[in-house]
Amino acid sequence: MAFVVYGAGAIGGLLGGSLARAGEDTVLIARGANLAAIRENGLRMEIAGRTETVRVRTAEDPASAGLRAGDTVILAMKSQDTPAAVEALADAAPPGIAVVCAQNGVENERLALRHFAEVYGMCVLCPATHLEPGAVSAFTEPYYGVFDLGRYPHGGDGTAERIAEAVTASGALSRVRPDIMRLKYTKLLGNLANAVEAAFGADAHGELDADAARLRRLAEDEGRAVLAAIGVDPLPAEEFWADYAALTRTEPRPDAATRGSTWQSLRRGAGRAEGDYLNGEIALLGRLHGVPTPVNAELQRLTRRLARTGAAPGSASAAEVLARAGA
Ligand SMILES: NC(=O)C1=CN([C@@H]2O[C@H](COP(=O)(O)OP(=O)(O)OC[C@H]3O[C@@H](n4cnc5c(N)ncnc54)[C@H](OP(=O)(O)O)[C@@H]3O)[C@@H](O)[C@H]2O)C=CC1
Ligand SMILES: CC(C)(CO)C(=O)C(=O)O
Repeated sequence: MAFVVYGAGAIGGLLGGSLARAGEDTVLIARGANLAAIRENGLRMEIAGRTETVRVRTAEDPASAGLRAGDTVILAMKSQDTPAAVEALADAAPPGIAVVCAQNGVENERLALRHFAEVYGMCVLCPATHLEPGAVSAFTEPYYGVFDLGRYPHGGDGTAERIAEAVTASGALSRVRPDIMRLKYTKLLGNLANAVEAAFGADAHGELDADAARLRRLAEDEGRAVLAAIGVDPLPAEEFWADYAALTRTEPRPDAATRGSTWQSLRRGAGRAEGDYLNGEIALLGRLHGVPTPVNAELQRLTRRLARTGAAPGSASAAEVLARAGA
């Protein structure tokens, strides 16, 4: 079984580089300046302050990745890029590949399942950055991340066990969790704050100002109301994050101002960000099930606008968003 890691940013770069370093047959699908830098110089990985350069095979799309039946493709692009990526994969892949969604949100698995029978959700607990081509960083020890997975929509199987073993042998921790989507819905509640820290900034300790903290709370409250309406019972937040905190120590980031994945999209001027699949997931489910979600709808709109206009992270006003949401 070969691993094809599709999307070579913070999460895909770390997973692909670490699997290759551990001796797994691995191909990274990358694009643009990132692909050029990895091909020219290798992938620079900094994990908890230690830097190394890993040579890893690359491809510019699924058609040139040499995919074979039995391979595992790990989706590691942001969710807004999944529809196009999965279509390109469907056009190129032989039958019998496994597709793992190493992504936040809960929509990627559905998008993959439309084309592939064997789909796995992966809950990614791995604070990581990718701010320049060819370079990725992670900040935790002894594992560079925790990547539990399970078959979608639920269950475990031998393929999941083999993937978990390989990811664990690469320096992370990965366990098979038959209830993987419960974990991913629980994580989604935390990721509603991605838009908040990206739009309004945080101090050197990651603390939000009072208006931004209120938006974060309101967004999470709406998220909980929506999950109750669809019959999803998230894990208690303290239990979920305490389990993770007990497994890893977080080293300070070299640049203390660096934040989460949506912040990084704005910082890189990526033009698009993941809000439609984080706050936008709550807005969508709220509309389907009659639950008001004005705060998440505003955060979704704001994230789109900031990304589209190339605005700097931290440049929006939380008071204005509270007012627009009527909160
Ligand atoms: N970073 C973090 O700390 C964490 C991230 N996550 C989640 O993990 C997922 C990945 O996030 P992250 O690694 O931060 O994202 P990044 O933006 O760092 O990396 C995604 C990479 O995928 C590339 N990509 C997108 N579409 C394609 C395509 N069709 N072909 C080739 N490459 C493609 C992007 O290229 P380009 O730049 O050209 O668009 C980019 O290099 C997200 O769902 C995120 O929410 C979860 C936990 C922590
Ligand atoms: C939990 C957090 C914020 C870690 O960086 C994350 O999931 C992300 O950046 O998307």
